Amino acid sequence: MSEAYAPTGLPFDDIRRLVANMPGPDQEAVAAVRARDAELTKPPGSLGRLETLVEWLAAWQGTGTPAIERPLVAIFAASHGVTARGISAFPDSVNRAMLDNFTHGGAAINQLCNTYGLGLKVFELAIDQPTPDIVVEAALSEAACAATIAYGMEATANGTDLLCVGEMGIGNTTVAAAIYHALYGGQPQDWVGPGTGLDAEGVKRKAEVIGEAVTFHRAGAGDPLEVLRRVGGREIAAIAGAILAARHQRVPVILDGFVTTAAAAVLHAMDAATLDHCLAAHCSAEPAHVEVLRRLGKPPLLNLGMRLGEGSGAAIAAGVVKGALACWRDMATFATAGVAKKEH
Ligand SMILES: Cc1cc2ncn([C@H]3O[C@H](COP(=O)(O)O)[C@@H](O)[C@H]3O)c2cc1C
Ligand SMILES: O=C(O)c1cccnc1
Repeated sequence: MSEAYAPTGLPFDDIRRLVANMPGPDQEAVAAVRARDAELTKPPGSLGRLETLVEWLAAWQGTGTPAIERPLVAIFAASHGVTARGISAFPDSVNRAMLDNFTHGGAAINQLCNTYGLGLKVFELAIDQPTPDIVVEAALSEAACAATIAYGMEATANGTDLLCVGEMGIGNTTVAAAIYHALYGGQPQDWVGPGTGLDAEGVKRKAEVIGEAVTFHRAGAGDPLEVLRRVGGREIAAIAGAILAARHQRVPVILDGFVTTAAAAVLHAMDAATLDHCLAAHCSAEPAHVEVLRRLGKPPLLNLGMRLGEGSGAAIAAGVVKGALACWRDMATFATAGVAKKEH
C-alpha cells in the first residue's frame, strides 16, 4: 500500500517560490551578440549552431559580452538502497572508489576537464548512507529533499560562469527511469535501459522494480517534487537545486545525460520555462533519453553513443561552447581584416 499523499505546504514552498520568480533571457544581450556576429569574417550563418550557442550564453549571463572564465563541472554523488534488488551491473562500493578516483585524477571526467580547461567539484551526499529502497519507502522526506535541493544550490557559490551538472551513484539509472515513468506514464519498459551494462534479464528485472516503485508511490504522481522525493535520490534533488540556483544567478547550465536530465524533467514538469537557460549536452545511449529530450524540447548538441555520466557529456559540450565563444570574441571583422562582404 502507498502512504496517503498529504501535502504540508512546507518546506517545498520555498522551492516553488524560486520556480515562480525566475529571471528571463536578456534580449538586448542577444542583439549585441548578433550584431558582432554579422561583422565576422565568415559567411552569415556558416558557424551553424555555434552561433546560437553564443546567443544562449549572452541571454542567460545577461551581458552582450559573454565570457567563460570560470567554467565548472559539478558532480553530485549519492547511494541508493534500491540496488539491493539487483538493478545495476556494478556494486555500491564503486561509489566510494570513484570518489577517490575523482580526487586522484583517474576518472574520465578528470581527463575531459583537463582537456577543455574546466574546474571540477565533487559534492558528496552521504554516500555511506543509501536512501531507502524506493519500492517500499520514499527515498527522502520532504524536509530532507528540500534541504538537499538547497545544498545543490552551493554549486554556483564560487562565481562560476558556466555550470555543467553531472552525477555518480550506482543504481541511479533506475531512479531516473522511475522519475520518467512517474512523470510521463507509459510502461516501465519504455524508460529503462542497461545502464552500466545489465543483460536482457537484468533490464527486465529493472523494469519490474520501477513498475513496483511507481505503483507504490502513485499518490504523489501529480506533484513533480513529490515524485522527486519519493522515487528520486539525493544527487537528483541536488542537481535540481543547482539548475535553479544557476538560473537565479545568471549562470547558463549544461545538462549531462540520462540521469541528470531526470532532475531537469522534474523542474520542467513544474514549469517548462525552468530549463530555458539549460543546454542538453548530448543524447545518451540509454535508450529512453531521446524521448525525454524530445519531451523537454531540448535537441542535444552531441550524439556520441556515450553512457557514462560523471558530467562527461556536459564537459565535451562545454568544450564546444568554449570554441563557439572564442570564434565570436576573437575572429577578425570584415572591416579590420579588409575582407570583402557578400555582394548578392
Ligand atoms: C566504474 C564506474 C564509473 C562510473 N561513472 C559513472 N557511472 C555511471 O553509472 C552509474 C549508473 O548506472 P547504473 O544505474 O547501471 O548503476 C552512475 O554511477 C553513473 O554516474 C559509473 C559506473 C561505474 C561502474
Ligand atoms: O547517460 C547517463 O547519464 C548514464 C548512462 C548510463 C550510466 N550512467 C549514466
